[in-house]
Amino acid sequence: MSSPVLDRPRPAHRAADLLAAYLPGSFYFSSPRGSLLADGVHSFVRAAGRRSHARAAAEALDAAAGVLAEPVVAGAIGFRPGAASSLVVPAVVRRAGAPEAPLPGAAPTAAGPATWTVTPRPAPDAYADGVRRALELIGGGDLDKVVLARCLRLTADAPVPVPALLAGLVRADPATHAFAVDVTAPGDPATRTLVGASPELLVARRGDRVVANPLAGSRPRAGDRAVDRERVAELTASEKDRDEHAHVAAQVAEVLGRFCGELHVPAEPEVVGTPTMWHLSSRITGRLADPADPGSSSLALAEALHPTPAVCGVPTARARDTIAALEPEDRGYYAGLVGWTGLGGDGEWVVTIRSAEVCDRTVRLFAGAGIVAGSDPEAELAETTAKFATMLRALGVRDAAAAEGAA
Ligand SMILES: C=C(O[C@@H]1C=C(C(=O)O)C=C[C@H]1O)C(=O)O
Repeated sequence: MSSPVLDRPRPAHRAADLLAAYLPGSFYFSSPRGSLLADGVHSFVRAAGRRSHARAAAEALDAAAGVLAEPVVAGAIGFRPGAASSLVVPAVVRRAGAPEAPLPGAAPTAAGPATWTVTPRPAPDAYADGVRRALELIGGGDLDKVVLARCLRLTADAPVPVPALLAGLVRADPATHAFAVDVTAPGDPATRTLVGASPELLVARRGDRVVANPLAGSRPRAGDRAVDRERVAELTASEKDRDEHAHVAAQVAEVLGRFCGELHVPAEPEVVGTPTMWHLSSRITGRLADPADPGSSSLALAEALHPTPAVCGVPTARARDTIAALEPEDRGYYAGLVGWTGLGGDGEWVVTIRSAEVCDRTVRLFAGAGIVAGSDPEAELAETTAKFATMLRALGVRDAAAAEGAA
């Protein structure tokens, strides 16, 4: 007679051990669904020509299947079509459960160097001008929604310790999707790492079950209970934010509907919180019509969903052109996707937001806000400032708004 205890698979590692074992060059990803640490490169995965990343990943996984026990493809894909990607089949993969909440009283430690220079691109006023221009396009009927982002370039007085930065992000919010990916490009003077804590699940797949959790419509978290209660009530009631959110939920549901035999889309968004923000959220769940189809892998679903109107806009092509015309800094990996996919198609991909590219002493980070009819340029600017706080706090950059203003 078999024992139910012995039959149950048990993680071989603790989540905290995987986080502690992370070194630049590794791939780290953790979420409420579990943690994954991958090292070494068995093979590189490149989507040349018109081949999708999902096709290239499926071929690489098939080739690795005879060699590796449980191959995965892990990495990140940039925002633009044809943007840089960094997908590999790692040589070694370790898995564990979800990160645990830190013990109460555990002191938060900032990762960072002491002194920073901060250069905004564009300058905050120019960002607000860009929002005004986007509102003109929306008013002219060319566009329903566009997400405009701005960038901060930071330079520290010492190299940024990426493992401490990653650990700080997980400690600040163990329920986040935390990641660190080697995205070193030719010509980089040192390892370049994409690191972040995304609240936004693009898609996760397990067996025939899929879940996506688009977010859009935001308020900064105040840190004061009464004020936050008001902000949540205001966000829930805001027509402008509900409109911004509806665009995203509708598109995600439409795309997943092509793959699913069953799909559940909540009638109303709910409000979810991160340590820095409140967001309208829709948890969309479904069952795949044909889970054995390689075209339904988690990466294929993620590529079909990308870019959602949470980071691009409606209609997609117009919004993409508007972003290219109005944002002075190429997004790189920001607003792309990061995650992993396995041999049977299971996996998890998140939207690359609340993230930074770190290379030696330099950091490049972005934050964006959804613009729809009725958006206020100054409020959208303030929203991007609030979104920067996730990374700036973890980096130990104090009073970034002042640092930005002084730049
Ligand atoms: C674009 C970002 O966030 C996205 C945009 C949101 C919004 O416009 O309300 C909310 C969550 C994210 O989907 C970002 O954090 O940079």
